Amino acid sequence: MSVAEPLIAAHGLVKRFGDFTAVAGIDLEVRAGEAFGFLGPNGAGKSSTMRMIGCVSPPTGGTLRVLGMDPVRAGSAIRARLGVCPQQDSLDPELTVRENLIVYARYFGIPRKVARQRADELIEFVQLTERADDTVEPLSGGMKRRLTIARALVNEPAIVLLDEPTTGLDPQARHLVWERLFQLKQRGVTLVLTTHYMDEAEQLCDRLVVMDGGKIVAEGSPRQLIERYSTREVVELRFAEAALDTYVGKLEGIGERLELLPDRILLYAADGDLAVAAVADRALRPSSVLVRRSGLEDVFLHLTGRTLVD
Ligand SMILES: Nc1ncnc2c1ncn2[C@@H]1O[C@H](COP(=O)(O)OP(=O)(O)OP(=O)(O)O)[C@@H](O)[C@H]1O
Repeated sequence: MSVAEPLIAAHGLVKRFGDFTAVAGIDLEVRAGEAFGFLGPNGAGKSSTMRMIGCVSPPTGGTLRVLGMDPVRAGSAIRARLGVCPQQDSLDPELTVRENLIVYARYFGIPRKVARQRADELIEFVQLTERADDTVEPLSGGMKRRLTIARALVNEPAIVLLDEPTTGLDPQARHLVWERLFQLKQRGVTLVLTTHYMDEAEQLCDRLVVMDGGKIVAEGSPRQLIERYSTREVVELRFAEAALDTYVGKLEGIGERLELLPDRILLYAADGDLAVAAVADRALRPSSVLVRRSGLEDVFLHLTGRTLVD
């Protein structure tokens, strides 16, 4: 594999389950040292793509190269160099934190002495030193997720695949996971993750693809996507007096674009305060007004007409 070759390259990649197409011909490249994200709602095809990259689900069509190899022919050679953090935790609840790592390391044929040392380093890295000799069962969801991340690092992988690394965690636990992933990124580890959280994608990903219905609908850095598909600011308006849709016509021409959601209207404008002044000039009286910066949620809404998280 040459230095310039991407670590992961997919062209026209397809995954079908019977008549159902979960991944409908996607192209992507992930380069060494990148944190690359798949952002999309449930059912978008993110996990199906990750499973193909992880060599546990063969592609139905197109081409896929991982670390310069073909996942169908060289699955075990690729898997030896991948770290996988699956959506559902698959830790052994009866073993201790340390034992989980050592047993996993042994699958990779790592000598016991090296495995022990690496386990201790990784336990420290994910801040579980105090729980190293406790069984996994009673650990919190966030601790289990951090241990799963540690486990994914046991074989010193070239790429770490993380399927929804913080789904189901409370905000504090999510931040701890983000912190550790950010550190990995700084160490130059290539991260590939799926998420349906925009804040996660914005925090962690250098580059991402937005997926919907098995297709990639946009690709770029979070900043590029926001610049390309949204305005700098957004005004969120709520009205108490009449049905929201009656305001749509009255707001016409303010800002660049408008989205009608069930509970609010979003006005897209370069300058939110100017848009708010224009709303006031038309004698409209919103019950609440919020001016904020555009985010990936706005990108997704623009591209698909839907919100990412219902
Ligand atoms: N083994 C399977 N057999 C049949 N259909 C499947 C199978 N695996 C996934 N699908 C379907 O493929 C579609 C894409 O699923 P996938 O899990 O890839 O989506 P996702 O974007 O990862 O969503 P989630 O966040 O729910 O994991 C879904 O409609 C799902 O029901």
